[in-house]
Amino acid sequence: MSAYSRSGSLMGRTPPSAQALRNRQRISTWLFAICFMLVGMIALGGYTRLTGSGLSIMDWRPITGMIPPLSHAEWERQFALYKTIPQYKILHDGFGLAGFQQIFWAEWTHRFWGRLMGLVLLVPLVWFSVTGALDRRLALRLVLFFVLGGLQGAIGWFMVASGFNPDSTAVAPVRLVLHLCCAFALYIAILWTALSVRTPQPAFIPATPEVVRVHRMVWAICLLVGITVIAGGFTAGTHAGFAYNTFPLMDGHLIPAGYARLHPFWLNWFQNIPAIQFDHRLLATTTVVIIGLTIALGLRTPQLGKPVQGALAVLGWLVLLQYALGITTLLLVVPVWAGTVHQTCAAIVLTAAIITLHRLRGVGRP
Ligand code: HEM
Repeated sequence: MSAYSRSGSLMGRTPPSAQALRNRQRISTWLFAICFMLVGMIALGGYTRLTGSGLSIMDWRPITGMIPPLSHAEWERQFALYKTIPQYKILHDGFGLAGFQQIFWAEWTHRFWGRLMGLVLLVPLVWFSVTGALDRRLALRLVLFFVLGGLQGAIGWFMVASGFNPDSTAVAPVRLVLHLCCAFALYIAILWTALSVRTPQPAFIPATPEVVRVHRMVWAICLLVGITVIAGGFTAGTHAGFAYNTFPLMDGHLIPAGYARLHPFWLNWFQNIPAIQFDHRLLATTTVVIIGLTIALGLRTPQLGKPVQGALAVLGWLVLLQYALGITTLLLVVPVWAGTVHQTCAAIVLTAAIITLHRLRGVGRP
């Protein structure tokens, strides 16, 4: 019996067999484990970026790159390669082999974790398919996730390669944002699939005007969190967190002077540090306010049921924590620990928003 099908006893009206229930449990647990690993990957990515380690491995060998240098000669070869790029001369000149090894291990662990995730996806996928626990549709979807995971590795390399350009000490912000967005998009897709395998039948929620309004607001929250994450990517990518380290004012103004310095105007959102940082603050504040309003409405709407109200409450606490972490990161001028935790917590806030949305699938669906 397959664990995830639109027809048949699992998703239909007849009760699923005990074996089908067991399969559903095993498959969703496996997919949740991958989600957990993905959050770990986002944290490792943040640490790698914030410690300036991302450019330390200068070749792209998807399979053999799993083996780190095993001899002194190989370490020297890798270090000699690194010495040729501008980042070494501008940021790390003279930090020696021990310093190089430190940044190398951060980047190596990030890449190794990605490969490990590929295996954790592929091996059970083959096993569950061969034993008939997975139906074709779900198997194909998971194969697609595997391919997209590989593509994310290639995008990572595309991002890293931009850091080798003359005079550059970091990767191109647009490529960093692309890498971050793809990681979050893949994460959302796997999380949604895991949740749907675990609870294929949404609980019915009557479509009263209040319920419909909350549903729309939760959609808006997911979108807003996503856009705030993108703005966070530009804040990180342009090192905007190292300027204007005060809150709520920026250099004594609510809206920083020089917000619209560049022409055409839209260029400011991607290249102008005061505008980038201000936009991130504004989007984060809007997100908090909308979540607050949704909670206020949601708690007065008993038809939503306890699971949705509970998810909304958790989302509220998490976004407050994330907001506080953002301010801490800014006021302390981006220490590695704060930047890493802030980036990781963004994934956790998004998780809570997606879980809330998933629990609302039954609106108007008896
Ligand atoms: C809903 C709330 C928020 C979300 C979802 C969010 C999300 C993010 C994300 C995902 C990043 C990192 C992107 C990357 O590494 O590529 C980031 C960076 C940053 N955020 Fe936020 N943020 C929020 C609130 C805030 C607030 C309120 C502040 C401060 C006022 C803030 C300040 C920063 C700073 C300074 C960085 C750059 C840190 C670095 O260079 O690593 N954030 N944000």
